[in-house]
Amino acid sequence: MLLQLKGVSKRFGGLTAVDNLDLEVARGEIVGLIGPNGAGKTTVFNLISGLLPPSGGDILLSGASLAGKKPHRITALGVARTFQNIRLFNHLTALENIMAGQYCRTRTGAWQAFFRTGAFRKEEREVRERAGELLAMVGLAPYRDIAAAALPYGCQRRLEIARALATRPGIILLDEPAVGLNEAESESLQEMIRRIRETGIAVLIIEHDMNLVMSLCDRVAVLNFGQKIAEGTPNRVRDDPEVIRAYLGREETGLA
Ligand SMILES: Nc1ncnc2c1ncn2[C@@H]1O[C@H](COP(=O)(O)OP(=O)(O)OP(=O)(O)O)[C@@H](O)[C@H]1O
Repeated sequence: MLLQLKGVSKRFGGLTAVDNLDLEVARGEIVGLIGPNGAGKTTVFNLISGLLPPSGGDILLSGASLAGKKPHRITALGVARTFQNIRLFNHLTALENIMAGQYCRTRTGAWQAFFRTGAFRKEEREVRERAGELLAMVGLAPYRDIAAAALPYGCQRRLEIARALATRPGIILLDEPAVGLNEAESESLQEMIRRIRETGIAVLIIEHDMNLVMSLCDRVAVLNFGQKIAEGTPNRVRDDPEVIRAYLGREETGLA
């Protein structure tokens, strides 16, 4: 198994945001993590990517525990992520943003860069080439030299994913990638995520757009108040009475 969460919990003071969660993602699988607002989904991402330490349980990547590892180390081990609110280097071009994503994989150090050694120049060429390939993969080749801040919103979302892919992950965590996209943009995002999976990368995706979840995910896990209340194929989960209750119950109380 590529990613395993075993009895993972996260408490913030008296609040249990994630409660004894078991979750697995296999290589090349697309898994949806859904649930009402405040269910604990983003906290799960923060735990996997090392931004928060779990209060209990363990997270394993290819069988090895990630406990106590810093976020940059977890990225280097093969876990990439995007954020709900886009976090790009605004003044860098699209290409440069992706190049920046690759630095956790480069071999030459700061001194070699300073003296512009042959090894450094060769590596920089490779980084640039690979960044160009990733830009093409997410359909942004025409925007190569445009500053990130000047890109249309939908393109910024794609660029963020491309930058995450630049770290050469085994798994990518996407936090609401379709937020703010129109229908056509959301369609092409789905195609892009399928292409990512075809390269063997696993995808764990938080998404409120149920059409996207239904058509894209192999499997869906549903969180409610930090607990996993259902898991299975999209169709099975959609028809699960407890899932329906979780969503509708919150709607009635104005929490959804
Ligand atoms: N750093 C923190 N300190 C204290 N409480 C937090 C922290 N992060 C999250 N929480 C709380 O934990 C709970 C779960 O939040 P989380 O953001 O993980 O939910 P979510 O399912 O991602 O929601 P949404 O769909 O709105 O993004 C919420 O009650 C939230 O207020």
